[in-house]
Amino acid sequence: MTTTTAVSTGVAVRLENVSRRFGDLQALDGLDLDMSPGELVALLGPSGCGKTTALRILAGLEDADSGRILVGGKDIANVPVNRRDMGMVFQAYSLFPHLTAVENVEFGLRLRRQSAAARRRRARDMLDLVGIGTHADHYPQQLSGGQQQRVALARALAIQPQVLLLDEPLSALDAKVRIQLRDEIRRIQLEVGTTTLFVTHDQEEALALADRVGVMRAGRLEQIGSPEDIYRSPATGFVAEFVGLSNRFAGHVKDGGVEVLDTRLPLMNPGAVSSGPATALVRPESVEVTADPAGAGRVVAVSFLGPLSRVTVTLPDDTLVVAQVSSARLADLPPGTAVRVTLLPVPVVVSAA
Ligand SMILES: Nc1ncnc2c1ncn2[C@@H]1O[C@H](COP(=O)(O)OP(=O)(O)OP(=O)(O)O)[C@@H](O)[C@H]1O
Repeated sequence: MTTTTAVSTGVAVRLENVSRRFGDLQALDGLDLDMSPGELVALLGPSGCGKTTALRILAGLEDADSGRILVGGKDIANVPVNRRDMGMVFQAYSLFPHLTAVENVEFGLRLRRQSAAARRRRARDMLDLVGIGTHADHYPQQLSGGQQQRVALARALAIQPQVLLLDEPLSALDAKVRIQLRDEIRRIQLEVGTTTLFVTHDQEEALALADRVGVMRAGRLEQIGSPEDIYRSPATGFVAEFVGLSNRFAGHVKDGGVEVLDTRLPLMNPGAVSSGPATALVRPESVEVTADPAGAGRVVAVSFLGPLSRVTVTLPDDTLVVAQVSSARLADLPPGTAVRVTLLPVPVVVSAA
């Protein structure tokens, strides 16, 4: 989806060289992260890379061993959780079962000195904002998972937090609701303009939602950038493989390029391998397959995915190559077809073979 961003300049949140160890395990290892006011940053990475720990340290639910956490320029190390002014939504629905939707939202407002009527009004406004105003008097067990997460979001936003923290808030929902709510979260976040950290292991979710995606590996940021940067210009092999699908080809690096399948491709990360054998990571959309009786490849599988589909081809050395093709061309490429495989001369990421 297309989004307009409400990000302004300056730093709203800064994690500076933050480390945290659990026993022998270094969960965070000198993590640095800056977030601009109004920005939505998604932390993306494999299980165990430290995403949740980073979020919990920012929330004050976990202490850092070292490093600094600044919100609005102030070090918040000694500020307890309930005074950090952060709204949180977690994966598991965390609503009170004995309170209605509107009472759940009001609950977070109790600590604020407001009249009961003002609290009720604000809670109802928040439920309207998240599109569930008509369910204000329902109890959690009368609501679907997606509706419960909307209430949790309304509750997190009701206090007008400085920072919104979302930890896998969509992962318990089924695919269709997940996409709907994902788009809604972005709409609402742009509307309220709250600086937001969104933790997920789902790359599509991160790319679709975020102003910037931070890819984490082993307790630090491997790369942070716009969704397009992360996808089109991955800084390392890890990012290229973790975000999106890549073909792995044996190639040879020489004079600042890599030779793959008789094509010379420019390098995205020229420093990674100076010369010699290397693995080149090539996106399916950079692979072209053409039916050709003299071609060395054979189509082995076809996956219809809507307007664009995937065709898997095997080469004589048993390399499997996945290409993205327009679905209109599938009729010419049934399994068994002999094909020629060519690569578009776009920059690729290489790693040592
Ligand atoms: N309280 C704890 N005690 C011991 N180990 C912990 C604790 N919290 C986290 N860890 C470990 O620290 C590492 C980082 O955990 P964290 O939950 O931050 O990862 P994550 O990237 O969010 O992963 P996931 O997507 O699986 O939640 C993991 O190996 C985890 O087992």
